Amino acid sequence: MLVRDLSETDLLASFVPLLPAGRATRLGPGDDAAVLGVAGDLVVTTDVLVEDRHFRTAWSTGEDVGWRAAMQNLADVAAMGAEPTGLVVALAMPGDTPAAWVTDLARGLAAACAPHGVGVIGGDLSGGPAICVAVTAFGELDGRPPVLRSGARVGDVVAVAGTLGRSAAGLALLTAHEHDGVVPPPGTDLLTRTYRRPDPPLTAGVEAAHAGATAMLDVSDGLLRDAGRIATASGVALDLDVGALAPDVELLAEAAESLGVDPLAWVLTGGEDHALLATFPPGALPASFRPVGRVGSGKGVTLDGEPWVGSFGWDHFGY
Ligand SMILES: Nc1ncnc2c1ncn2[C@@H]1O[C@H](COP(=O)(O)OP(=O)(O)OP(=O)(O)O)[C@@H](O)[C@H]1O
Ligand SMILES: Cc1ncc(C[n+]2csc(CCOP(=O)(O)O)c2C)c(N)n1
Ligand SMILES: [Mg+2]
Ligand SMILES: [Mg+2]
Ligand SMILES: [Mg+2]
Repeated sequence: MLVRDLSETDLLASFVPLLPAGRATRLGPGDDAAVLGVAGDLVVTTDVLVEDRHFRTAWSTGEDVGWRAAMQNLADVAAMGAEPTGLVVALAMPGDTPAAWVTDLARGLAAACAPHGVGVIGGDLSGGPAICVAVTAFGELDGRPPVLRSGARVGDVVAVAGTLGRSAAGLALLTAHEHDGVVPPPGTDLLTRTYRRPDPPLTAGVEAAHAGATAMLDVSDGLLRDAGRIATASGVALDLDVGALAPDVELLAEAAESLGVDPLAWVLTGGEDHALLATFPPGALPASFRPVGRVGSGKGVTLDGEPWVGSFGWDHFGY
């Protein structure tokens, strides 16, 4: 059965009952808008996933895409030091999309959101030339100030919660398999799984806020590029310690060898694991974070004091 064999109403009837209610939901899907209970300041973010740009249906199930669409947005909420409460999902797709792909998408959204008490409270459906999943997520700060990109101070420690480079490695393995028949080495399922279903450390965002993080973001475009965003916003320089990234690099070594590439490049420039990158005053690191560098005066990002020559990470349009 394809979506063009169903009416919008039929499709919604198959999709909506699969969505989680959420702890802050006052009114879920079914009316012109949803209602979310909000006690204080509301955190809002949106990110879109586009077929063949962010995922391929040959590599990712509807459930994978639903999971990832939710997680990349929940990670942005967490990166503000907030707790996610709800999201809305706008879905456009061609008529020949299998109806089961859409219900799988709902299952993936639910799997990502339900454990965090996050409701999927509404959305929109449209036909379109490719599958496009746009999520808007909401979160609450519970009286805390948001953790911005602009608060890093000279002398702070740069720290990471979560994984780096695994999604990029997984994508490279899937691409090499599809185009060149390269068989992924055993044990690399973890990497393709991170590409399909990133698992960002969502609760570490609030932990970082409580611990006094001075700046934070989620690494979506690559460690160097996103560290550069903190550096620019804060008017400081970030120096990363390559030795501290060795465990991340080591985990990718076998996959990198099978493809003849440098695993450090995945760690430095691969986004989409949605690790949290934050800065803390010395001694303030919570247990979920590990130190990877220092904040200094100046601008830009260096590695052991040296500039990185090579790609800086993902950009949709340019360099
Ligand atoms: N179309 C837009 N209109 C208004 N603001 C935008 C638009 N696109 C991006 N922004 C804003 O620009 C800032 C950076 O956006 P960006 O999407 O790079 O952040 P991100 O979601 O953390 O990264 P990523 O998209 O790689 O996950 C955000 O504050 C975002 O709201
Ligand atoms: C099929 C396929 N090709 C390439 C990529 C790589 N990719 C796409 S967007 C992005 C950065 C974050 O984007 P955004 O800023 O839109 O969240 C990256 C690393 C992928 N995931 N899937
Ligand atoms: Mg974005
Ligand atoms: Mg972000
Ligand atoms: Mg994002």
